[in-house]
Amino acid sequence: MKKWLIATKNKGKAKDFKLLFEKHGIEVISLLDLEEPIEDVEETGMTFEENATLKAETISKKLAMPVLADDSGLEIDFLDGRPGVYSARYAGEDKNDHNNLHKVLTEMKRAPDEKRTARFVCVLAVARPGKETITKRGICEGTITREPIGTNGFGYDPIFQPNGMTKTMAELSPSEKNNISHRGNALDKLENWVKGQ
Ligand SMILES: O=P(O)(O)OP(=O)(O)OP(=O)(O)OC[C@H]1O[C@@H](n2cnc3c(O)ncnc32)[C@H](O)[C@@H]1O
Ligand SMILES: [Mg+2]
Repeated sequence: MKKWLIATKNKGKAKDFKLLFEKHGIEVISLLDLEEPIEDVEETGMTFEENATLKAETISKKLAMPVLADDSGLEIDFLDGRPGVYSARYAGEDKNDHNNLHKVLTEMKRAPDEKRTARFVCVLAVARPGKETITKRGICEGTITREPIGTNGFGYDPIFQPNGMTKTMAELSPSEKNNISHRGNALDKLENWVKGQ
């Protein structure tokens, strides 16, 4: 079976990718599966594209192999697009999902129902030694709930209700999430490239 390295240390993302790549007959490993620990890549970019490229190219150069990276986050209109590229560390450097989503809920307390629109964004970058890096962006539109609901998924899933659904992302099964998610959507746009692998 073909194997792809995903330059992430996020267990939730790694799980999403495992399932997403299964149907292409590709096995996925993440930085968490490597024997030699790899230093975190500093995410100094101002955009998801910059950060995804930074992660993919740094790890690809280090290991001299093709690498896919994911930079993603939640953009909330009422908060002028925050937490955006700062989604992982919104409530502090320890990247705590629970604290992050509660910070968002507190900031959204005064937001009326019609002003709770938001979107998940995912940018995938494929870096290969000696070749130009490819990036693709996927989005999933929805609204922010008033309390966390559901236990599946990770990050902000319990407070995000995708448009056209009565459930939060954390109430969906892993494959239901992948069918509509920003990550699934970004990977669809890479499909032709994936098929050529
Ligand atoms: O950089 P890597 O190692 O991949 O892991 P990370 O968690 O730091 O990942 P990002 O820098 O891309 O930050 C993305 C954050 O956005 C949130 N997020 C991204 N995709 C999500 C999803 O599918 N469901 C819920 N939250 C998500 C979640 O809090 C992530 O920590
Ligand atoms: Mg990160």
